[in-house]
Amino acid sequence: MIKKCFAKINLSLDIISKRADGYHNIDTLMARINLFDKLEIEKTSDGKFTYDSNVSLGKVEDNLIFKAYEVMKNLAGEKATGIRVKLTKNIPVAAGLAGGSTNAAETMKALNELWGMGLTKNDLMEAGAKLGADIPFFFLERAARATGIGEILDPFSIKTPLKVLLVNDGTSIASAHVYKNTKLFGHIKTGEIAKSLSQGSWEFVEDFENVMEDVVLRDFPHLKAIKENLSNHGALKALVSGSGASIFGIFKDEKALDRAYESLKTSYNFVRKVDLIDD
Ligand SMILES: C[C@@](CO)(OP(=O)(O)O)[C@H](O)COP(=O)(O)OP(=O)(O)OC[C@H]1O[C@@H](n2ccc(N)nc2=O)[C@H](O)[C@@H]1O
Ligand SMILES: Nc1ncnc2c1ncn2[C@@H]1O[C@H](COP(=O)(O)OP(=O)(O)O)[C@@H](O)[C@H]1O
Repeated sequence: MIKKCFAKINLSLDIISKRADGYHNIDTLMARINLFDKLEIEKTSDGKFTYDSNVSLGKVEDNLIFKAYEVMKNLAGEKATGIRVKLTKNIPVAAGLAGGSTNAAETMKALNELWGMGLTKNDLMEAGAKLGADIPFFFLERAARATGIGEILDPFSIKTPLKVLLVNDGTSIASAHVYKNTKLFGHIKTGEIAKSLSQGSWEFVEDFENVMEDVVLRDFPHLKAIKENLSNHGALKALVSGSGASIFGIFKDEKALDRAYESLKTSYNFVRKVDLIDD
C-alpha cells in the first residue's frame, strides 16, 4: 500500500496559554501543501518491523513511523502483523512542516486498512494525539483552525487563491525550544483571518502572524535574509511556518511568484512553489 504524506504550513500561529503539563494551548490555521513523502507499507509474516529510507533519521525506535506502528499494534491485538516500510522523504526534517507527524498519521491510516481494524477518524485522531500534537490534523484532510494543543480541529475552506513559495535552508529547529522561549502571544485575530480566507478575501493576509517568529529569528538570525528576500521579491507576507525553520511567502500574482522562484532557487537548499491542497 502506498500513502502520500502531505506536509503542512501554519498560515497563522498564536499561543494562548501555558498548560500545567508543559504543553501550550495554541490557536493556529493549518493547511496541507502538495509536498509529500512517499510511504510504502506491506504486511510481512515474520512479525517484525523492517524499515528503509532515502534519509537517515537516527534510531528506528525514535522514528514516528515505528511509534505509530506500536500504537496500532496494541490496538489491533491479534490482527497485527509484521510490516515492511519504505519511506521516500521529500519534506525537510524538523522544519515546521510536520514531516514526522504526517508520516505517523499515514502509517496509522495504512495499518487501519491493512489490518481491517475499522477505526473511525475520531478513533485515529484520539490515538494519534497521544503520539504528537500535530498528528490529529492529518486525519481531518481539510484546512483547519487548531486549538487546544493542536488536537481540537475546526475545519474551514480557503477560497482566497494564495500562491505560496516555500524556502528551507536546511536549519533544523526543535519545537520545544521555541515554545519554551516565546513570551509575547495571544493577540492574533485568528477568527477574522479564517473568516476572510473562507470568503475569498485578501484583506487579512497582512495580519497573518506567527508568535514564534521572534524567537526563531533571534536564535537563528541567518533566517532573516530569507524572509527579507521573499518580501523584496513581492510576497505580500513572508512567515516562518510553525517553529521553523521553513519560511513561506504568500503571493497574489503568479508572475511575481515565478520571478521570486527563479531568483531564490539557486540560493537555498530547498525552494518550491507549492499549492494549498485544502481549499
Ligand atoms: C509548533 C507546531 C505548530 O503546528 O508545529 P511544528 O513546528 O513542530 O511543525 C506544533 O505545535 C508542534 O506539534 P508536534 O511537533 O506534534 O509537537 P509534539 O511532538 O507533541 O511536542 C513536542 C514539544 O513541543 C512542545 N509543545 C508542542 C505542542 C504544543 N501545543 N505545546 C507545546 O508546548 C512541548 O514542549 C513538546 O514536548
Ligand atoms: N518519520 C519521521 N520524519 C521526520 N522526522 C521524524 C520522523 N520520526 C521522528 N522524527 C523526528 O521528529 C522531529 C521533528 O521532525 P518533523 O516532524 O520533521 O518536524 P517539525 O516538528 O518541525 O514539523 C525531528 O527531530 C525528527 O528527527
